[in-house]
Amino acid sequence: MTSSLDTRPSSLSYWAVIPAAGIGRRMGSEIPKQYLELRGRAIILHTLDRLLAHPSVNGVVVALSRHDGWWEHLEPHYDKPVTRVEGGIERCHSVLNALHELALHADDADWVLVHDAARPCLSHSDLDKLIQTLADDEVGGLLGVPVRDTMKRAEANDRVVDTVERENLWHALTPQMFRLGPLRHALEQAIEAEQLVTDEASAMEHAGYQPRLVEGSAGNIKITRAEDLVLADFYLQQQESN
Ligand SMILES: Nc1ccn([C@@H]2O[C@H](COP(=O)(O)OP(=O)(O)OP(=O)(O)O)[C@@H](O)[C@H]2O)c(=O)n1
Ligand SMILES: C[C@](O)(CO)[C@H](O)COP(=O)(O)O
Repeated sequence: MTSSLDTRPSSLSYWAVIPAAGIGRRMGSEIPKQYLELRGRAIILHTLDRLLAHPSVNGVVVALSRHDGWWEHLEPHYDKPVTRVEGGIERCHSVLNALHELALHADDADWVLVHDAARPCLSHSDLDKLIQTLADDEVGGLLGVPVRDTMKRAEANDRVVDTVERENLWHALTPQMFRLGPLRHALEQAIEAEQLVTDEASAMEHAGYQPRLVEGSAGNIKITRAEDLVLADFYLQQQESN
């Protein structure tokens, strides 16, 4: 099905990690959302296409559910190594499992780009901007989009309790790009502290780092609910026609 990551790179490399072990509960579809098709191709393959198309990315580790019965029917063909690992209960566990696999073959100083399988609309320009901007950064960082709307915090009864200052408030996207060693240790520490972080930057922040935000396109949406499919199809169509 896939080759393993059997080559230790001679120079610093970039590896992709794709957390794809979710069940897509909020999507409410009969199959996990990463296997729904957009423009005739499974969402997860659109995502892999984008990461593996970048010349700096050496290979990818995909974290899949133990119960995943769809991957083997995709038979993706790439000229770069695609390795499968078992995902975990939460996204952070899936990512950490992928990092442990990567650590068998890559250097601690190598860059890792963690990108949601559910974000197929990542543009090449955004991925390249992230890689170029952070290539010499001491910490790493993530794609993000500054908040445009006024933000409210509510109580459980949906009553507003606060208006959140939106100055310097960003939406965190993916890829999130950090060096393998520090990210693996930060995630291990976060999980050990029962901080089940929802993104890699949170783990790095808990470890005392300040990740850098790199502005990306708002079109890099995470397909979460059914209505997101129409928007994602539009963005993919726009990319095809460019
Ligand atoms: N235990 C988990 C949970 C999520 N993910 C992945 O993390 C990404 C972002 O998570 P989300 O959008 O929340 O996906 P799901 O968890 O599948 O969605 P839901 O919360 O609606 O079930 C997705 O590509 C998902 O497959 C994962 O690898 N392992
Ligand atoms: C990583 C992420 O996509 C950044 O916005 C987000 O945190 C994933 O959260 P989810 O609850 O797993 O969708």
